[in-house]
Amino acid sequence: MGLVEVAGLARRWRAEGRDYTVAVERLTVAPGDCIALTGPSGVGKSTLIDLLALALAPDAAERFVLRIGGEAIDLAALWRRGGRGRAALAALRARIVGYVPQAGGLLPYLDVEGNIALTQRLSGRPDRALVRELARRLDIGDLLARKPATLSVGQRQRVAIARALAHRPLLLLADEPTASVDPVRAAAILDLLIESAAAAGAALVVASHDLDRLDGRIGGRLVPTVVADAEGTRAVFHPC
Ligand SMILES: Nc1ncnc2c1ncn2[C@@H]1O[C@H](COP(=O)(O)OP(=O)(O)OP(=O)(O)O)[C@@H](O)[C@H]1O
Repeated sequence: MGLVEVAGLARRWRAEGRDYTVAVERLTVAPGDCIALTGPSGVGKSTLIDLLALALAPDAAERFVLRIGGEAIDLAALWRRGGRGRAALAALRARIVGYVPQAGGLLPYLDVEGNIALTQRLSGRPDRALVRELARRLDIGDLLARKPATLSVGQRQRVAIARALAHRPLLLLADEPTASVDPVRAAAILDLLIESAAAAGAALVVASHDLDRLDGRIGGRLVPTVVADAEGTRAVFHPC
């Protein structure tokens, strides 16, 4: 049984009079899974990660279910419900999802420690020792009092990774988490993501161009098939 079960999930973008649709026909993400999302730039990896992160409303969702604590939560119905549904989705996102966005997304007015602890605050699970442990493992332990503006892009990305792990999420989503770091750090970051997800029994979905580094350490891959016609372009992700 899956943590997240998806069928017919799609998001449509419209630009310059043409539709671009990102879709998944069928996907089950089970606890402990480690899935790589691959494909060329612009194909739809971030869109799919945002859909799974409950951060982006789908245009279609035949089935979009989250199973936690013996309960099946109908995410598609929550998206359809409007304001109250969105509030419930935000609460679920805070509790369940750890998200490493492509651009870091740190809050500029919080120091590194405050940024890492943010997911713990939002989910009501403070754990200062874990904040410090993650910072140590990501080699940002001496930056805890600094503001994001004073950090390098790679350092910011490591803070974003610590923040995504700090509340022990069940679903860990990472969008190009190694894009701004050197090869040694890239390997360490992927190790940390994979180990942390495994230790927590969480599922990990990671979008990456860095397949060489991921190969052998992932349980499955999602790749897109792209079809274009007069109406627009459709990128459908499927397991391979
Ligand atoms: N807000 C938006 N408005 C219009 N089109 C968008 C929007 N966001 C994304 N798109 C389009 O959707 C497609 C998928 O974008 P997405 O960012 O998901 O791709 P990606 O695979 O993550 O790319 P990259 O690897 O470069 O980050 C792109 O063609 C993009 O132009």
